[in-house]
Amino acid sequence: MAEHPRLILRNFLSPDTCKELEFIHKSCCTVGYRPNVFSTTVSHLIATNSAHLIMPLVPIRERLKEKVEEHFGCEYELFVEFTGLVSWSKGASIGWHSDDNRDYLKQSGSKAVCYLNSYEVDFTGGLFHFQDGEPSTIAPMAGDVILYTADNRNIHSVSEILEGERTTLTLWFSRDASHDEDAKLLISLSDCSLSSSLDSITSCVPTLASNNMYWFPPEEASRFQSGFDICTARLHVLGFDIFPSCEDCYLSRQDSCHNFLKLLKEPLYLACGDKLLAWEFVNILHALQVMQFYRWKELEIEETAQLKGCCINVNVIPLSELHRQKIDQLKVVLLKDLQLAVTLLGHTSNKKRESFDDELRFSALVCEWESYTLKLRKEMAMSLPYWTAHQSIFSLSQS
Ligand SMILES: O=C(O)CCC(=O)C(=O)O
Ligand SMILES: [Fe+2]
Repeated sequence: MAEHPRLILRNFLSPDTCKELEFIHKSCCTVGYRPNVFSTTVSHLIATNSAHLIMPLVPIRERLKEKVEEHFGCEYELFVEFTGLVSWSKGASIGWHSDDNRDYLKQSGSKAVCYLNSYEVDFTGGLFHFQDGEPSTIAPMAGDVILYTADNRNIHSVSEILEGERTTLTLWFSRDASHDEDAKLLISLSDCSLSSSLDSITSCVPTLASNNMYWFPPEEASRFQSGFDICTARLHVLGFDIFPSCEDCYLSRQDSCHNFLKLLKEPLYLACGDKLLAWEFVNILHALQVMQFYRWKELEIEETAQLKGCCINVNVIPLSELHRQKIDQLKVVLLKDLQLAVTLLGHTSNKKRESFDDELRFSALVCEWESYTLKLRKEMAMSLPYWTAHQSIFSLSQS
């Protein structure tokens, strides 16, 4: 082990936790740090009014840090330097490298990679290889974790993703207190007004980042000649298209893409198949988060819909010709390269919804999403004073 300090933990995360983290990533991700990579950093969650979504990560970070300290014999010495959800799509890969050779993470001492989905189920390719020592190859399986030191005793590579989207939760640990991400995160957290209107769901709706981090590929984010908007694309592969809610938002084809992108910050409706859900979302991230939540909780929501009555009123109406035209027009602009979007984000394990015409099911979905969100928001508001006092982000229930 001294020669190649590393550890593999099987089933460290439960299948449901993996699904929850995938839900967070697929609702919030932006373009990532390498080609065909998408990422959701904790600071991005805080910056987009989704700070409460870090709550599910908190106990995992803690358990992982303990494991790394225990295994590498450095109890109470490590700080979390970076926490992020990352997915690699078709074409992404990385050759032999150690994780300490990056300018932006010089101090990184060790790393944990938690796999949130599985090789040959959700993606093909994407095998992890260590250059020396055992095990030499790891096929990612949902729930498994690899821990390794970031130095040249653990030179590794990831083979090219051939199909699908390979998703991980990645943590970097450092011995250097000045690289502790908690201190920085707590500053951003203190800036957001969490405690106000704890019961109001509108205060928990995500907001879009001000600069466009949602256009893929990032090189095209100022010109929009090719590529796609990630949020529109993720909704599309789930079977939903967007329809702007304000009548004046009818833009002509000559309008610039910037105008279309502004629309994503405005209220909108979703269409599925030949139906329009007559329920207004606050913006595209709100719509995406609710629909990704549905993917995660689909079975439970089916049951709840039958048991409980509605808490909101929603009509599902047939799409008119005018609706259809507006939807198609937006699609032409926001999904310039539809095929690329489907290839990168729409693996067959993400089955596309053909219709959504059950009003009861939709209202059950909105209720469940709201209560999940408010629960996390309350937990967060309760934890924050303790975090601030200790200058550390930790799980109250475990301590
Ligand atoms: O996702 C993995 O398995 C490891 C990725 C990696 O090596 C890196 O991002 O440096
Ligand atoms: Fe690496």
